[in-house]
Amino acid sequence: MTEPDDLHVWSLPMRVRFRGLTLREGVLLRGEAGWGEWSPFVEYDAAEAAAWLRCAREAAAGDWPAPVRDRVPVNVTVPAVDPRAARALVLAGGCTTAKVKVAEPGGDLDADADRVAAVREALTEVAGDGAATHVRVDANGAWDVEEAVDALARLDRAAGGLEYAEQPCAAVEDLARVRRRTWVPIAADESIRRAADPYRVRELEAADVAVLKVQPLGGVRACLRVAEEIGLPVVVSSAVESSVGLAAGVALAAALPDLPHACGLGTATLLGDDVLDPPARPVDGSLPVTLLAGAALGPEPDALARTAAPADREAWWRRRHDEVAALLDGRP
Ligand SMILES: O=C(O)CCC(=O)c1ccccc1C(=O)O
Ligand SMILES: [Mg+2]
Repeated sequence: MTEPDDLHVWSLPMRVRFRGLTLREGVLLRGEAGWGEWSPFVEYDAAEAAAWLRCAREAAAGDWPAPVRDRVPVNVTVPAVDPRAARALVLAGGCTTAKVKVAEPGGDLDADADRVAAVREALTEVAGDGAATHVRVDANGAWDVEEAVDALARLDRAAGGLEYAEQPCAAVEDLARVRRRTWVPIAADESIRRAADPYRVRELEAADVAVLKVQPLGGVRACLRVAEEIGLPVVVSSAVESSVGLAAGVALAAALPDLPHACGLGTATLLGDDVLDPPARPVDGSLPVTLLAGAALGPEPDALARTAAPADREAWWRRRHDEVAALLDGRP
């Protein structure tokens, strides 16, 4: 059983609705070397949440590989908002790469195209004369093959060229089909982090880029193995963690031998508050690897108090933690 002081249940408001969420909750665990984050989405079952717990324990044990770079370039994440709000997010972020959510329930392709066009325009302003900007989109598996081929042609035009499209269809076989029918490069996310076999992506040549999220894949070292095996350029992305959780993603991105694309680790900006002060917010489009030290130290007392979840949610997370920990440790 974890001692009460070694576990902090946090609850943070989202500044912008994302993935249908207006509130994000999670747990910080304290171990030998510092703090680690466990924040599986509330609807995930114990088996799926167990991989996320391995990631938190690895962080708390201080078991991370040495960084090979000082900074990690990140994208600004643009939820399914109107063009004006999208523009404001991009201008505030200072990033020259943006990831735009598309194909959300209730949305339509016209609105997606307008958002993508507004994002490119704003990125060009951020970058200044002649500097490169990149627009990527994420459909979270919403399209079938025909819809994806048509939508990507349209969005590619609206963007003035897409860097890549993340998970246009749900099934890995469909990703492979779309990839053969579009010039837009394809990235696999759910086909890796929620798949029984992540290497189907490689076998089917279904993607050009592998999106890796540290919590669902069981930690930094597990991700390094996937990166090596899958044979694709990697983009490390967040699960909208607090800054302690984002640090695990930064640890992976900092340790990868090659990092040709910006990572999806700029999401602290989507939260209304954070457990670390200062939070892991990008400056000039990147996160410094020095933030790993602050994440290991964990929250200050006032941040612990400010971010603490209400009593009923704290009790819920503690029960969930005990259940998942028992599963992971093979206890009844
Ligand atoms: O990659 C990013 O820019 C932010 C992270 C992100 O999009 C995300 C966050 C939580 C859950 C799913 C996803 C996703 O990539 O689909
Ligand atoms: Mg994604």
